[in-house]
Amino acid sequence: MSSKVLKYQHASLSGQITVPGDKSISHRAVMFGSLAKGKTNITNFLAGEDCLSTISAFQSMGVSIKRDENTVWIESDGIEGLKEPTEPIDLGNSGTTARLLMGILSGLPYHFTLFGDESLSKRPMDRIANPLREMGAKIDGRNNGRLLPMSIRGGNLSSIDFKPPVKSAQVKSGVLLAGLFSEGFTTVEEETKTRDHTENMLKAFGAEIDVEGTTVKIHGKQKLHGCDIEVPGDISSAAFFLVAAAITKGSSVTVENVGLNPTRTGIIDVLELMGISIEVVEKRTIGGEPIGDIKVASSTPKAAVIEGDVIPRIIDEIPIIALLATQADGQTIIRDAEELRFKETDRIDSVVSTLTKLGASVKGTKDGMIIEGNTLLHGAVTESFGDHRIGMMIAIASLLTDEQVELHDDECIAVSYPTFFEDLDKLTSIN
Ligand SMILES: O=C(O)C1=C[C@@H](OP(=O)(O)O)[C@@H](O)[C@H](O)C1
Ligand SMILES: C=C(OP(=O)(O)O)C(=O)O
Repeated sequence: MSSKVLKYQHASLSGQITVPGDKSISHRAVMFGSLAKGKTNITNFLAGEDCLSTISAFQSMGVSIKRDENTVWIESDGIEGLKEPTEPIDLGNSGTTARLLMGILSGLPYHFTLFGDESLSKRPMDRIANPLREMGAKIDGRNNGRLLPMSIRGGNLSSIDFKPPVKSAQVKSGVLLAGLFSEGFTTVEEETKTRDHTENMLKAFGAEIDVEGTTVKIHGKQKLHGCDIEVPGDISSAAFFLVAAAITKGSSVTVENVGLNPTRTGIIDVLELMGISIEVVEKRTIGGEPIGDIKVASSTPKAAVIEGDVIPRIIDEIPIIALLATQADGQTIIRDAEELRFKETDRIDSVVSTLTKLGASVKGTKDGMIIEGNTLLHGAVTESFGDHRIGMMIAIASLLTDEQVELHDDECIAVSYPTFFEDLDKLTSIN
């Protein structure tokens, strides 16, 4: 396990960067390109470890996928061309690969074994396995069929009308993808709209899919056709630098070509709510997804109550928002975010223990946190707990103290942002 001494003591950030491609969109582009007949070219693909797990899963089913840095070329014979893998499929650390792939594999008349790393092996899979079982897939696994490793025997699915018991785009997407293999129509009715990249991208691949409010309806037995996908910059990665610029003196940062899909832009709403100086310039639409530039400058953050429908729109940004809250002018409360307990770590516990170690005053609640503002952070020996977003939060926290911050297990950052430290060095002018 590698460690890093963070050397950013009170640095300010300035300049422009582009962040790597969106993780959610990169996963889906590989999956749908593999299901589609013909050629799919993906540009600005995120070469993070999670998305590489998705690529190797489809390669193990015989799909031709070639990659050069951030471009991916897929050539597929479509669903009929997929083969039964000879080996178990390694999902690595990726919840998105696990849940969406389970939906796809449930539609195929083969047997699959799936496993993941230590973190993924603890994350709940019953949320997706249960509706897929209802559709006819035979799924079993550890802990009464709830946890990886799991086995799937797919084929002969029937459609369902499903109301997810959790607010999860992964669950919605897994069921919609299984619906693609079923007879008739499958509907997913969400309580709160979650990220809709599956719906948008399936349309780009030629599928008929109806969206009305928070209900999505997919027509079964459709064929997808290969297409070109340009992946927008990942707003969840950009969030680390947007917050970094807001909380360090004399900073001004522009992140260019960021995805601005409204189901993902909760971070912009929260930064505005907390009084951060932010400017968003929308530029164009690529593959049904709006993109633009976001500029943030040093600000005096205001405390806020963050709850309700915004939570699914900031779910991966909450660790860095918690750090922002330690610098606000009062107490910030985050509620309705129990889903944080089911991520790479229990992100309520890992954020609370890490920020506490760094000198902040934070209390975990059942579904969120209470964070005191105006805190002076200090040095500490910290660890990511193998969670990329905790690792990046610690790196940004180290900008706020002159003392030494040591980060153990920094490598996991490559799950979603392999060039994170290069970009941080560029913005702080440390080479
Ligand atoms: O669909 C997706 O691409 C994702 C959905 C979210 O997970 P949940 O669906 O579990 O909320 C998010 O946390 C994850 O990083 C990516
Ligand atoms: C939760 C995350 O990803 P996943 O669920 O795909 O592992 C994340 O990237 O923060």
